[in-house]
Amino acid sequence: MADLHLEGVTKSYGAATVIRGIDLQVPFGEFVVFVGPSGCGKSTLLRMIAGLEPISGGVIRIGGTVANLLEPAERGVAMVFQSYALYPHMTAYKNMAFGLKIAGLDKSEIDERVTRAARMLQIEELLHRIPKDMSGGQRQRVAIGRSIVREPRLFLFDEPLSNLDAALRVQTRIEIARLHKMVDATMIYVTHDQVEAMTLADRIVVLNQGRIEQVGTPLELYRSPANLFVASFIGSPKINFLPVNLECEGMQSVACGPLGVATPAPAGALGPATLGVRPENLVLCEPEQAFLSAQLQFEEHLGEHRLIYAKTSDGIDLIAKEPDGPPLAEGTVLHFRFAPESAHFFGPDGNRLSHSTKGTH
Ligand SMILES: Nc1ncnc2c1ncn2[C@@H]1O[C@H](COP(=O)(O)OP(=O)(O)OP(=O)(O)O)[C@@H](O)[C@H]1O
Repeated sequence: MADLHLEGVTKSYGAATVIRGIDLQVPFGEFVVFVGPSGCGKSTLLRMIAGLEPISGGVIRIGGTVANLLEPAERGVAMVFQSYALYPHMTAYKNMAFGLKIAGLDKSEIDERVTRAARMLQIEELLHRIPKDMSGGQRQRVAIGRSIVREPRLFLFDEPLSNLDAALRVQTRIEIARLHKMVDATMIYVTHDQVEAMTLADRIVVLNQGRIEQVGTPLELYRSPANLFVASFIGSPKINFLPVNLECEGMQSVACGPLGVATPAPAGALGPATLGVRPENLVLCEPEQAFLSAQLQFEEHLGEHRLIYAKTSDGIDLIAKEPDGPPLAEGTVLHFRFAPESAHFFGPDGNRLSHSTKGTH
């Protein structure tokens, strides 16, 4: 049985429906990340699971129990927010112990839990400090510690790293991944950050306008996006899209490029379609091998690789990620190819066309 089970969950604020029928099953111990554009409903969904926001319709089950009407404290969940909201006058130890004291646990049990959580998060040396004497990352770890000591079965994280600087984000992200391996709990995590989603998630849920677009492992979403929305949302820099016409060549469907070179398309698919190629799959080549050409607009040199921004004669903007090299002359016409198996095809309805050579659907 799923540890967290959402069935037809909806939310409306007055006439505005912001969550439109979410079905999701999360087995115990899984790390699930919600991603989606601003305003798609990630936080609202998380707050409904936490019990901080009443649901308008559907069923939420936590550990097999219908939680719709349970108070937050009765759900066995702990929520970690982006603003850590520690008590400023209490030491880290007291901040972590406070909830347990209120719950009436005895002193030795409290001490054991706080010490164990502090060890897990490597904040033992901070336990006597008050929040103003800690860095942002340290405060966030204390806030996470405060939720660990309650030993919840379900952790809910709402962009917990977004107030931290880049280096601390990486460090705290690794802490959270380690924590997930150590504690026996399900984790639901909301983020805007692609790297966090790709590295932390067992499965990613892509939300758009209150609906689920796709649920899958990070690699499933990257390799087989279900539609144009997921293809453009997952992957950075963004995937390139080209309008193509799928034609029949012998027994096969092919997409003919603007230079007359054809690439295999999903069997049986004909007519207008969108071809998607990720920047890392677009390769500079000689003109005679090229599927398309485009004029260089500018380059970004990042040391290990460079990003090439170019525009086709039809005005389509392309991004290619190439190994770094000497700067190219501005306005150069560049020629690109890609491996047939790296191409994604989408039909006029925006949904993925299954590719016979990749066996995806
Ligand atoms: N109390 C409220 N009253 C009315 N509308 C609300 C309320 N809270 C949220 N909304 C609306 O619900 C939608 C979803 O908001 P939510 O905060 O869940 O999005 P989000 O995906 O978490 O966004 P972000 O990534 O910007 O944090 C938005 O359109 C928002 O304006």
